[in-house]
Amino acid sequence: MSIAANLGFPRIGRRRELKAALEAFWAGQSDEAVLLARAAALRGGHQALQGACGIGHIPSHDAPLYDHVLDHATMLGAIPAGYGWRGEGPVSLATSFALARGARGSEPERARGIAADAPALEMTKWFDTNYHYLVPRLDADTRFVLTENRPLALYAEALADGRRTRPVLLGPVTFLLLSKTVDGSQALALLPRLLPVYAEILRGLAAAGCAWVQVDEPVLATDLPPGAADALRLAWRSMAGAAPGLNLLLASYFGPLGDNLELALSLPSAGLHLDLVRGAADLPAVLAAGLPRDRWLSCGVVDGRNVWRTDLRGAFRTLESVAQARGGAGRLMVSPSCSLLHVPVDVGQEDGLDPALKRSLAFAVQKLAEVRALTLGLEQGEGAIADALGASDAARAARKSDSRVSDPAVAARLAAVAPEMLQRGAPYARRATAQAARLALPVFPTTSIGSWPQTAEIRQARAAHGRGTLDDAGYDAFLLAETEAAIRWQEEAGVDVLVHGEFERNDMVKYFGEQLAGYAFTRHGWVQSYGSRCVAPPIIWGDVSRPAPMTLAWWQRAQALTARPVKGMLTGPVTMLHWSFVRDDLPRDVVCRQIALALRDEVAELEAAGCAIIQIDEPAFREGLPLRRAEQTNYLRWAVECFRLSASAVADGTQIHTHMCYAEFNDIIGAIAAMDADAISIETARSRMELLEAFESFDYPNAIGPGVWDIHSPRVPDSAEMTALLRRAAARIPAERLWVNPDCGCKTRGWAEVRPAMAHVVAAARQLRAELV
Ligand SMILES: CN1c2c(nc(N)[nH]c2=O)NC[C@@H]1CNc1ccc(C(=O)N[C@@H](CCC(=O)N[C@@H](CCC(=O)N[C@@H](CCC(=O)O)C(=O)O)C(=O)O)C(=O)O)cc1
Ligand SMILES: N[C@@H](CCS)C(=O)O
Ligand SMILES: [Zn+2]
Repeated sequence: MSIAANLGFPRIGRRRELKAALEAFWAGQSDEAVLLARAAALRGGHQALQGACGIGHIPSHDAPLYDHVLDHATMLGAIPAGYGWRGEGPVSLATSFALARGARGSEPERARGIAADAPALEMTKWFDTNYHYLVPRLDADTRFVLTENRPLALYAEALADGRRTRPVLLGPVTFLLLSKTVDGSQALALLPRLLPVYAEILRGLAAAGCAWVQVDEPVLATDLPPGAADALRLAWRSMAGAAPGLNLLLASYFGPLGDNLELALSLPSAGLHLDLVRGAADLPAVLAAGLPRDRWLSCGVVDGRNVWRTDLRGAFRTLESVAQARGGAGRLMVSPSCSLLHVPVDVGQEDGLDPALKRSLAFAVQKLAEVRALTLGLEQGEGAIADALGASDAARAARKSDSRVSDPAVAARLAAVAPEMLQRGAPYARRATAQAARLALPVFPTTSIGSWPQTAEIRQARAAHGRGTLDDAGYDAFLLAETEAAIRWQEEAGVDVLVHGEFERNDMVKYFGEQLAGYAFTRHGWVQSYGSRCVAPPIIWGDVSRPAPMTLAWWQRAQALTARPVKGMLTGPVTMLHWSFVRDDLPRDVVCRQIALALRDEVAELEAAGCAIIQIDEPAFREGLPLRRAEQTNYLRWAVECFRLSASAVADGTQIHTHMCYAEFNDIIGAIAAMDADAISIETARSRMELLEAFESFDYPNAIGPGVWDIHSPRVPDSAEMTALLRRAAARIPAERLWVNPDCGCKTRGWAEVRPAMAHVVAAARQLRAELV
């Protein structure tokens, strides 16, 4: 028998229902009971939908309110002091949301004993995706306790609805490796304390009649740190022994198991899930190793990370080869390569897409239909799915022959890229002299990262413009008024290098995608980024070029309002690539070079218009780093080249900035230096400048703006706190190469926070200037 299975469904809802429910609750417009009921209805609906798609193994415990890693931390009692949890029993929503978002000092929080200044847990990228998880905070004394068997409760909830689901658990070793210890102790050393809690969860599920549990250990797709292999052996022996009747599916994804394959095969699981899209290289070895017939093999042949329709015939051939090697289709599961969290819900609701493109796409619902068709083919033979295979072939052929996909002019430009196009005219020191003469900035110059608050008013105006109820002139006048007010306010606040505020942008990637040829965008293609925040990645489906200037007019209008320099503001090629759904018929580096050439033209035009400082944001530069060290050098080489291709057309006296947030810099500091931006602003406030260590020990040669204000929190630090951070920075980096700025853009903050915080940023810079003389 073969089974159609899913590893996880998008949680946010086809119309972002979960976002609406959460934000209404946080705004005090609904209560806990309403929030929980809306979330339950949504996950029930999603499970019913998966059932209707023909999925046999439907996941449960895959739809957290905020984040699945946070849910595991609270379920396992890994909750730091100060968040109002008393050491036993279920964890309140107030505690969970304080961990997720930081305490607000609200009445319900005070009533539960949550400290008014309890900060949010650190947030970081989930492997190489644009999804952010909350980092559990542990120390050598952490004791785990099962606060509530939530997988069991959710299994029972679905059962009451007539569905037998497959609960999903984050594996104990991956959980520990994703956590952070605050005392420098080894998280893996906590495993013996953690395993009894996992055993309790599994026993509870077995007693309830649950047949399968999916245990995710995606660390198996990475270079394992010392001790991890032994930890995995210990953990899986313990889990398999805890509830012998329960089938555990070991799931890894996002890349091949590679040198961890033997280890994965040796772990005692009833089944093994393989990502056969990114990890197709594993397949021959798995088949040669002869996974015992009594174990299930879950074949992740449908891409859970991209939106293209599956080459159904190719996937079917792969499945047939697996079935043949195993002597039949028995004990095979067909599934997406990973959770569908990373794709939108349903392409069916996209009414604005080009019809030919739409036929080439598959979002979550369509992907599950593909899984179902492939399973049917395995069960009943190719003839049973002839129509589906034919439709897939036709869609592929149509995409291949679509004359709009290839642009010979783009190919010709790319072929003509010469090494000198990747090189600034003079080395940094000479450029710095020319720029100092041109800009005449004070020491410790102040600036911001680009965006000012995207208020409800701005989003509403944009929505009204989209609906046609606000005409072009009205929308334009509104944006200009916002920009002018922001310029006046920055002048009054005493900021040295101004930004126009990015009011006209819906998103830093989508905004550019909408203006570039080769890109398409969706109406409802939302993907969760963190908590209730979503992004709608544009889709790169053809060769990319720039039909017209993209940012020039807004920069010109802003600069015309002030004598101070206004930064040009662009999203860099590497980030444009990573935060888009990328075509799968060209290598990613080629697509990135196309984007870089388009941006190069924009940079040149900004410069020609008199722009003296151009910022090219690359917050996703680190995120794109391959999970395996062996592949990183090649990625960093072309990523650096693409940035330089976009940035190098300017004269020595024009200053190029870049910006990165959410980054661990240690392993990419050489590449950051090779990007050769004149200045880089980075997120350092949360780590209290610890992240500067990489720049100091590398002797980073160019200028740096270490963030002095953590814009991810509503808390406004006073200027003394920022001054203290700046002093720490000045102890590491020479004063003449330091800028003063927040951690990142302020689009998610309100003006009530931004105005005082920026005043404190300016005051801190002035204090440091005074201390210098
Ligand atoms: C810097 N970050 C970004 C990442 N990825 C990106 N692609 N972009 C980023 O900026 N990854 C890492 C981080 C993640 N951080 C964030 C921060 C904030 C958000 C966020 O606020 N997202 C918004 C949606 C943003 C957007 O596209 N807005 C559009 C559409 C607004 C909208 O929802 N309109 C409604 C109608 C509204 C009305 O009628 O009033 C609709 O279309 O239905 C816009 O402004 O026009 C969010 O809402 O979650 C994301 C990642
Ligand atoms: N310029 C962008 C960068 C965000 S990473 C902003 O300020 O929002
Ligand atoms: Zn940023």
